[in-house]
Amino acid sequence: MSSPPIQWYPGHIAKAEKALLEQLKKVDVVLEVRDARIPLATCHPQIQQWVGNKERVLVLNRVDMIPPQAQQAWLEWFKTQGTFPHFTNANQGQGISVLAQSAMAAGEKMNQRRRDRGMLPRPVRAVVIGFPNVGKSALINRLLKRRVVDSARRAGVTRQLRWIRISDQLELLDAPGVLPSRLADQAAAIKLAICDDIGEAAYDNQRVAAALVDRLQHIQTQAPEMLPELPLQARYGLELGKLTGESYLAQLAEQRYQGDKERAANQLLNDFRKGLLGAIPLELPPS
Ligand SMILES: Nc1nc2c(ncn2[C@@H]2O[C@H](COP(=O)(O)OP(=O)(O)OP(=O)(O)O)[C@@H](O)[C@H]2O)c(=O)[nH]1
Repeated sequence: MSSPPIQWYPGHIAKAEKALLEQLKKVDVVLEVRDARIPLATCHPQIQQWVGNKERVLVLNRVDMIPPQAQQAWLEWFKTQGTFPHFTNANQGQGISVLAQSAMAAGEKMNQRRRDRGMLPRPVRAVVIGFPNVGKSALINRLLKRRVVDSARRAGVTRQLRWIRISDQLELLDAPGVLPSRLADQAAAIKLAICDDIGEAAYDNQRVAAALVDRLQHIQTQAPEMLPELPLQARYGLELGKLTGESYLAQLAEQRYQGDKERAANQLLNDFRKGLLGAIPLELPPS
């Protein structure tokens, strides 16, 4: 039997979980950031348990990387689940002021509870959490309207935790919390790998690139209106047709890279991750 597509380096997960729980202990409000291309795969199965009864504000970032009709479909689906998702583009700043207001309102709720218990109100403390690379640092910088966190900085650099004031009622931890890997779910892990939201993990690029093409094939069949027209034709001159991911990759390698499937895989993944194939959702709301 072949090995599972995604494997993690031992030790990292326990460390990430410990660091996250330390941060969560210090806050009242949690801004949970997911990748709008994969809102389900970027949900950690233990999040509910970790957040407990703190206020949670849901953010679907990278909204520029999905089409408006997918955004609408997710908005409606999340509402049926009793959650209001905030759609943001942390690069350009869209959706940030509404998000800041929601975070403050969540803080206000928390202070109301304090007053009800006869306690004095105090600035409410919040943290931004999410999987690697979903845009947490970019979002913090936007919320604070200045650059306090290095976007795409090197992971693993430990620093003193600092609180930064967003308003009289709300303070934000300047370092985001990183969710540990989703171990048990390989299907989710492959989507995280496709989107590069997986942090340090070992995987086979060709398998992950083939899985990307298989996802496109699946969405093309289920909901073609959610994809750009002929998403691969425009860039590679080779359309998806009815090809499986594996055979698409082999043909692309043959046509453009002298049969080098690794190069074809890297090209596909890089193009997708940079948005060069267009706005493409890899998940759609369950029906
Ligand atoms: N297109 C697009 N790119 C974004 C968006 N938000 C962040 N990015 C880019 O995505 C990359 C990762 O963003 P970061 O803010 O470093 O993500 P992070 O979650 O803090 O990443 P880690 O430090 O790895 O945990 C950067 O190159 C950002 O410029 C967005 O809304 N749209």
